[in-house]
Formats: sequence, structure tokens, C-alpha cells
Amino acid sequence: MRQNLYLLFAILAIALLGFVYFNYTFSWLSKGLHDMLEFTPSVENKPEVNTDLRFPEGIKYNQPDVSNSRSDVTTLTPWLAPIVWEGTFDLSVIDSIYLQKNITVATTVFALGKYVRFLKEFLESAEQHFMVGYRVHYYLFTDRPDEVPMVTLRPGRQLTKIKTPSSSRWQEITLRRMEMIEKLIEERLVIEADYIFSLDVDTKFYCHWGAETLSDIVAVLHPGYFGTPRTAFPYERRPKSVAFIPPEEGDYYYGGAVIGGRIGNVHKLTKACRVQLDVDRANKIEAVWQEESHLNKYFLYNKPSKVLSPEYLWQDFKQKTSNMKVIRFSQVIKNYAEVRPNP
Ligand SMILES: CC(=O)N[C@H]1[C@@H](OP(=O)(O)OP(=O)(O)OC[C@H]2O[C@@H](n3ccc(=O)[nH]c3=O)[C@H](O)[C@@H]2O)O[C@H](CO)[C@H](O)[C@@H]1O
Ligand SMILES: [Mn+2]
Repeated sequence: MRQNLYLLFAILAIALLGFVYFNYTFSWLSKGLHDMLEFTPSVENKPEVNTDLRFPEGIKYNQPDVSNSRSDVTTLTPWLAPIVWEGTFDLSVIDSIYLQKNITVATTVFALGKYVRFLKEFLESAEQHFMVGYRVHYYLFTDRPDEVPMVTLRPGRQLTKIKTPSSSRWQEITLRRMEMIEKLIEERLVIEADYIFSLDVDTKFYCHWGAETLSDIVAVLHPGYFGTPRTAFPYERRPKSVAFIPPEEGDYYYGGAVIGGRIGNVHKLTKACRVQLDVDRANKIEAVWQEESHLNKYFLYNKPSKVLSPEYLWQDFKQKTSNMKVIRFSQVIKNYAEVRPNP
């Protein structure tokens, strides 16, 4: 009798322990599941790419110079951001640092209306020269998905088409790029990429463009205004527009054809420009160079951490100047009246 009682106690104790354990494990499991479901990556909590400049041991490369490698051009801004020119970087050092990071570079391209015709050369030349060796994901905004040419991409590279409404005004197309990039970052790039470049499509790569261009937030010097006095920059000069810059301010004139950087930084930029564009729209004013004017305003008060020389944005019709050792990326010649939907 007494033995039976002991047995009953033992069974009860085991059952109790089992119950407690099961409950604990279950709540732990369900908490994990709950956390997983709750964790929607956003721009705020995006796990950032490691920005340490880690360098593998045992790599042989040239000793750095102690004098400036380029005496004909400025290679630093007054806030000490590098201006990237041929001869200022050692690609083998750059790649030793960045290849091991296993990064993905999102590249946004807009090709609406007749601008789809620029895609073939753009993509084919990008596959030859742009971020070769790195994972690249093109996000192509277009209203003519059926006219997108088939271009063979290197391994590890992909292209996603994003159906985009047409527009009857070219200004509207360039203006809307900011908000579309802002949304794309929020909806996809927080998960899918580490860096982003936004590039004009009426362009072609002629030479290497690689990881030397990566940084927090990257601007490009417009080839038409390198060396121009700031008073002659085509900034927005009407105070009614938020993009207004007074004549005594300004560092450089940046091109709207290239914007780059880490996802979070470019999100900040596109959001700020979109908000400014909305204010202008409400006040019924359109800046003289659309989003490029707002971009210049943004970069005046939020300085870029790296600046690309005109090697990274040339124009095919321009004669090569002596300080241009290479042309990497250039605007092709286009017949504005023929390709744009309106004058
Ligand atoms: C070299 C440079 O910095 N260029 C800038 C300049 O003129 P651009 O003459 O370079 O402007 P653009 O006609 O190339 O338009 C900019 C981009 O918008 C897209 N697009 C435009 C029209 C159209 O019908 N379909 C279409 O897809 C396309 O991706 C094109 O590359 O000023 C524009 C703003 O006004 C942009 O800031 C451009 O980046
Ligand atoms: Mn262009």
C-alpha cells in the first residue's frame, strides 16, 4: 500500500516536471517564432554592412607614395572626402578589402518611353566594366517591360523589372526617381542589398568602375562644371524653390546621373529630396534642373563622404581633357527632341 503511494507520488512528480518543462520549451519556441514573425527589417533596424577596412594577411602590393600621386587635380574636398581619380587608388588593395565582405550592390535604372533603347548598351557595357566580381542586382523601372533586351549577365548578377506608369513629361520621370528609390529601399533593399547606385540609362561604361566608388554617401562631379566659378553653377536661384542656393554658397556642381552609397544613407537622401520636391510641387514651382537641383541642395548641407571625378560621368560629345586619364562612364549622344515625350 505504502509502496503504491510512493509510486503515485513519483508519477505525479514526473508529470509535473514534464509539464513545466514542456511549457517552458513551448513558450521559448513560440517566443522565437513570435520574434521571427515580428522582425520586419526596416531602414532603422537594417543590419548594416561591416565597414571595417579589414585586410587579409600576406598580400603583396606596392608601398604607398608619400607625395600626391596626382598634382594636376584636387584629390580631396575641403572636408577631406576623397575625390576618386585614376592613379589615386590601388585596385588590388581595394578589392582585398571589399571582396571578402560579400556585398550586394543594388543598381537602379529608369527606362521609360523611348529610353528603353539605351538599355542594351547600358547593360552590356555594365556587365563588362561595372562592379565586376561583385554581386549586382539591377532594378529596372520601365513602362515597356516587353522591350527590355535580353542581356546575358555574369554569374551572381540579376535583373528585376519593375512595371512603372508612363509619363507624358520627361521632367516628371526624373523628378519621380527619388520617391521610387525611397520606396524600393523600404520595400526590398533593406533586405536585399548593402550598397546602391542610381544611374542614368542614356549612358555607357567604357572602362573599369569598381569598389573604389563605395562609401557611405557618394556624389559625382558634373563634367560640364568642373572648374566653373560657383556663381555660374546652374543651381536653383529662385528663393521660392526649396532647392534655392545663394550665389556665395556651393562646393561643386554634382550630376544627377549618379548617386550612390550605403542603403540607409541613400534612403535619407532620397527621402529628404522627395520631401523637398513635394514642398515645391505644393508651391507650384519646379526647380531648374528638377531633382538634380534638390540633390545639389542636399549635398551642400550633407556633404558626400566620397566624390567621383568626371571620369565617372563624362559626356560623349566632350573632348577629353588632359587630366582625364580614363573615361569610365559617359552620357551617350541623344536627340532630345526625338527621345523625350515632350520638349
Ligand atoms: C548628366 C546628368 O547629370 N544628367 C542629369 C540631367 O539631364 P539629362 O539630359 O541627362 O536627363 P535625361 O533625359 O537623361 O533624364 C534622366 C533619366 O531619366 C530617365 N528618363 C528620362 C526621360 C524619359 O523619357 N525616360 C526616362 O527613362 C532615364 O533614366 C534618364 O537617364 O538633368 C536631369 C534632371 O533634369 C537628371 O538629373 C540627369 O541625371
Ligand atoms: Mn541622362
